[in-house]
Amino acid sequence: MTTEKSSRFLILYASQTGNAEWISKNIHQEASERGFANECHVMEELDEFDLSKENVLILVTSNTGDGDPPDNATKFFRFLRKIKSKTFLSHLKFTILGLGDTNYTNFNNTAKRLEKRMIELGAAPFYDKGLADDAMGLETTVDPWIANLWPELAKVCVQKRKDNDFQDKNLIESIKTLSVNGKSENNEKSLPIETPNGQLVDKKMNIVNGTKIVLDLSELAKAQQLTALPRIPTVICKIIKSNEKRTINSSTPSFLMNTPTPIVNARLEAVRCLTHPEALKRTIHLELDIKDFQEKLEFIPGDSFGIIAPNSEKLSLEILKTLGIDENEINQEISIESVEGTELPSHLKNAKSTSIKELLQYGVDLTSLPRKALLRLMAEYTADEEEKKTLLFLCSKQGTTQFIRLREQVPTLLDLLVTFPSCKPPLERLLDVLPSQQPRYYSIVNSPLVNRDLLQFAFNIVDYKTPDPYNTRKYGVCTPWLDNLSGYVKERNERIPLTTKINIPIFMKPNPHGFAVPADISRPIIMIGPGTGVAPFVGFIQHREQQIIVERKLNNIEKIFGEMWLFYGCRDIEKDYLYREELERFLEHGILKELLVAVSRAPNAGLNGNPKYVQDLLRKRGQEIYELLDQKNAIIFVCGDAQGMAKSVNDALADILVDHGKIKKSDALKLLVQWMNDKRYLRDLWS
Ligand SMILES: Cc1cc2nc3c(=O)[nH]c(=O)nc-3n(C[C@H](O)[C@H](O)[C@H](O)COP(=O)(O)O)c2cc1C
Repeated sequence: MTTEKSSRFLILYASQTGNAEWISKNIHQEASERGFANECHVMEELDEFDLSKENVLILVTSNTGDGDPPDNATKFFRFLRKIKSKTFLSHLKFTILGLGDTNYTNFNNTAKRLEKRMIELGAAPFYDKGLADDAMGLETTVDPWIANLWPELAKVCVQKRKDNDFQDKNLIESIKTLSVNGKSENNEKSLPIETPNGQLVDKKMNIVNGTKIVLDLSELAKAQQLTALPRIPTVICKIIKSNEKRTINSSTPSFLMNTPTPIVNARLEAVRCLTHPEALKRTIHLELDIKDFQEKLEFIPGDSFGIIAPNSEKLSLEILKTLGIDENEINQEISIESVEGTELPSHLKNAKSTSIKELLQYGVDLTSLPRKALLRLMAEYTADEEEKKTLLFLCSKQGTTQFIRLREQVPTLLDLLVTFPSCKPPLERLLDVLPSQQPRYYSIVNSPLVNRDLLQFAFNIVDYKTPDPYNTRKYGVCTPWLDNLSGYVKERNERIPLTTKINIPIFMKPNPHGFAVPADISRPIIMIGPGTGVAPFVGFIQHREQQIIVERKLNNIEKIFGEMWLFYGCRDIEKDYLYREELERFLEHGILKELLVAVSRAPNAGLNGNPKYVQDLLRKRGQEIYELLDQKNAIIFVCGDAQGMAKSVNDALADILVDHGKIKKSDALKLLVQWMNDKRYLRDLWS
């Protein structure tokens, strides 16, 4: 009954990199158009809402770290945790949309935890939660979840207009424009990306600096109608020009993403290549001079730091050229404002006194997988009917497979623009949909007990080919930039001091989970870190070595230090064994009790019981690992790839508990979760 319905609802979101923010604001906008009174806030703005006065709540949250809430959810989680009354939210109906990634073991952990807590506090779900997967494309779950939300919402919330009255003009127009029926007036014209047999038919492929996207449009030719198109993104951003020319001479842009700690410009001090020239991946070790910022940049091994890296200048300029933006305009001072009644995306709120070039390099992400909303927006500014149709097809239900194909090719914004050459969206409109540029995080390699003036870190240069049959070369954003700044060193193990003054904008990100050398020195430490995952452990071992030296100086030789075991993995022992000299020295000096190395491309790896990966080594030493865990209260640390390694290591640990602790596998897996909560099994993962 209408009288029992709530007069409005509230949306709360928590977002680390902008997706949940984007989706929430879209729900807010569409709900308003559908006649639902509603407000939308980020969870941390506790002063902006009052749950005791709300009756209907929509929660949207992503994850960071190892299934952790985004930073801007922390206060809200704390708030919910402190509530004692089990009926505190019994007046509230809610639903939840989680944005996660199945590459991580703790898939959508935050949404699951939040749902559990809401129910514990008496709130009742009015619509099943949605758990979207970035690995598959968020839209696959998010779009139908939102489409089905409206009728459920109408049952609990007053809707001032009937849903039938709500007509998505954009959607209807698109269908009209299309009326595809297999025939098109432009049938004669060659499609830029038509690939009937998976081969490119357009010979003019070599467009400078952009790669045409390969697609099969046979489904489009068959389609009668295109359905489930996203709405045309709301007009939000306005570029306000001032006539002043800006000269950008510092490495810190004038506006920046919100960072958890202050940004400083650290000087690039030295570079060292950690891999052989023939290694499959090149790994670089860099050192930053931070002695002028020691107060701001306190750290311990296990912490990481963020680098503010720009998009490639060449890519940014090429995009501006493709959009037809005059070269004289790109360094002019501009500010970004929102059109009346809208709110700027949070990453553009401080974009004042900047320039178009700076905005493209530092403000927006030009290389991450495109959202359907971008394609939908591009379609609106595409003159050529065939290209427009293709863009609409790609974001429709009928184009799902080709949208996945498009994402497999990891297109940049430039690739999209060269694939659809008649598409000329105004830059302002692109700002409405492009995600924010993200800082890149790296684990600190060194212990401050050895050197407080330096910050050392290691990374693989991101340079790869997209899968068959595309085989297009792709580069990362930050690592090629750092590689360029440090002179593309290729010879292994030579520390090269850098004399040119190069500043890198950085900020600290202390590890929030106690991923650090334990205060209790007697606890054994089991470290598992293949590849660059070894980085924080070099710092752990250095730290321990210094602790031992200090204790010896104080003549506390009787102090018992827990054993340190390191499980390391590489492909080829001669080519990519990172920090080999250091690690072998630690072993020789007895700081490391065991240094176990799995060499995955060794001729006998994986044969006759020979280990191939770290998880095989763990199983092989299962009895001893079990004893360390069972009798000596050892702590396990895992660092590296979330996708394959962390899952396999978790499985190996569970098997060890089964084999040596004589418990069931399901109980072993539960015990590992318990250890994670108790912080005796800590992971620092990336995908
Ligand atoms: C560093 C990092 C860690 C992540 N950890 C998890 C995780 O543990 N579980 C999960 O389901 N998703 C995880 N994700 C995936 C995010 O939840 C997903 O990409 C989401 O779309 C991000 O939304 P946002 O932009 O609103 O933060 C992680 C993503 C990143 C970048």
